Amino acid sequence: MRRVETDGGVSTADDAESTADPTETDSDSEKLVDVSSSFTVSDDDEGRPQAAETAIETRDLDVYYGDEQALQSVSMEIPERQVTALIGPSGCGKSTFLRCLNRMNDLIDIAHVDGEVRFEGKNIYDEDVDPVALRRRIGMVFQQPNPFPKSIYDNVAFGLEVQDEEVTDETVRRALERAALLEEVDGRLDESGLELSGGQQQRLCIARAIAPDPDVILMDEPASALDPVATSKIEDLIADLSEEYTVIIVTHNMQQAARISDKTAVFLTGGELVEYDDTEDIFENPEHQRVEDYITGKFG
Ligand SMILES: Nc1ncnc2c1ncn2[C@@H]1O[C@H](COP(=O)(O)OP(=O)(O)OP(=O)(O)O)[C@@H](O)[C@H]1O
Repeated sequence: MRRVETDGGVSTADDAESTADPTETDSDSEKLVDVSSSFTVSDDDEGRPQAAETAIETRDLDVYYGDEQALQSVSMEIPERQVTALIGPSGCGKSTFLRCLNRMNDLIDIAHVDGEVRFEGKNIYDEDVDPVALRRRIGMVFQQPNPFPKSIYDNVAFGLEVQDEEVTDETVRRALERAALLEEVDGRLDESGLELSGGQQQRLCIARAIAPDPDVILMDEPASALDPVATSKIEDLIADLSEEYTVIIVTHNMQQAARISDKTAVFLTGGELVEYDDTEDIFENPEHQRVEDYITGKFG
């Protein structure tokens, strides 16, 4: 059984769009979650795996930028500790949806969200939810690797510091190890993060994001700026991470979605979630003609 701690957390690993402002207090963090909640994934009496618990559920989610509607009544249940891919043509609302899940859209003045995003039995858009505390539990990794101009060690330490968590060599090394980077950088943790390759930089950003041990990691096209070898390493890493974390990933790359995800959500133009199912079913036997057309490259 995995007990969900109320003070676990994550940085968004993005200074420009920082969701983990160190100047904001965490005094409201206990308001964020139902402390009695816990998630269990177990076998039933006959040893069959039970369906995964839901990590995040959206209900009738609408998003507007000014008068423009970017998401239309999106309802979906995202399973815990699996990889869920969000795919669809450019401008269909994938990133908008992802940003709703840890209230990053709050940072966009003209964005307006209706509906609910439920995390641990609570609507994260309720007035008493502290978005900074929320983002400690639901972290984010962005398209462009964005390490700070600091040492490898300090980049990871930052992920802990902004969450008011203790920085120790052990926690930093553990995060680097979980991000499959430690072996490559051991012995030179005092070197600049900017001197790493693109793929290593992205794994450093992932280490920074997971250092405070979040529950959910949101990834917005994390490999799109990387070469095939680096992409493959990130894909392997995502598979490993999903044993411990719920991973939700936006990708333009359908083969990537097919390779790494358990569930796939297909958004089509206008911010409509057209189909959401097991990845195998989406790619091999989609219900909707529009989805089949998209998957087979007839449009998008
Ligand atoms: N900050 C913003 N201000 C105004 N409109 C926005 C903003 N961000 C997104 N939009 C609009 O919302 C719609 C959905 O955009 P979004 O970026 O979520 O789509 P996407 O599927 O992630 O696209 P892409 O694959 O090209 O990144 C688009 O019409 C886009 O122009």
